Amino acid sequence: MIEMQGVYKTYPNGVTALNGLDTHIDQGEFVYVVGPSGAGKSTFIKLIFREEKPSKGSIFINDIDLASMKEKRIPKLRRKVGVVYQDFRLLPRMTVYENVAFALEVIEEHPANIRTRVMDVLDQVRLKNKARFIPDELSGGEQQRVSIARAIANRPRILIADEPTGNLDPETSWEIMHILEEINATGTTILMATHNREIVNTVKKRVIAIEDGMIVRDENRGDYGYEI
Ligand SMILES: Nc1ncnc2c1ncn2[C@@H]1O[C@H](COP(=O)(O)OP(=O)(O)OP(=O)(O)O)[C@@H](O)[C@H]1O
Repeated sequence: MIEMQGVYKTYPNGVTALNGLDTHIDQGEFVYVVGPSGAGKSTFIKLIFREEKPSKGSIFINDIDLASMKEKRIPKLRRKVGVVYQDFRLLPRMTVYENVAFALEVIEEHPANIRTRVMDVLDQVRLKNKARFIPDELSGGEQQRVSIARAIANRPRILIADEPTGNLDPETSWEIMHILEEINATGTTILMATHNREIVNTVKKRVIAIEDGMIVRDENRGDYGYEI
């Protein structure tokens, strides 16, 4: 569950990115976050894994109060929230296997469990056969699948994807979308900020539209609703 009440975010340079946001997202929902460039989508998403703090307002992830949470509890929160970025952000000198294993090593997963879990998630994103490759040897879509495997390796309750198909061609974008839907089908909440009109209008889900730091539309099975 994600709950936001009266959330404002003003950056140190004076730009107000969020301007009084209220929303409630249940466990297991799939939500598209849409809106023009600069509307506040990434800021909204960053608040959920505490990459940014709200200037005002309350944010709860299940029973965790993010506004008052101590810095030392951030790692615990991030075990519940996986993140996927437009530009993949893989470690270039590590293999596919190592990139995913690393995510489990940093949270001190028992070494005996790591191998099985890494191979399971690589299987889930259909990349078991490329475990020994390095990112440069993969296509963009494959790199994004590795970054998804890394994000779900520790079974987060929420998966955040900030324009996950932004660097990919239409066919590859669809592959990524199908994988996200499969992850959602296992009960993981998915929040996907996107400019991909075709996907939003074809695979109907809840749509939250943000403009000027405010939610201007929130519809179940909504449309993309913008020209670009
Ligand atoms: N770290 C920051 N410091 C100052 N201003 C920022 C920072 N990050 C974002 N902003 C500003 O906040 C506003 C909202 O930005 P945000 O990245 O949340 O928009 P967005 O909807 O994700 O845009 P896009 O679709 O282009 O990714 C913009 O005016 C942006 O310039």
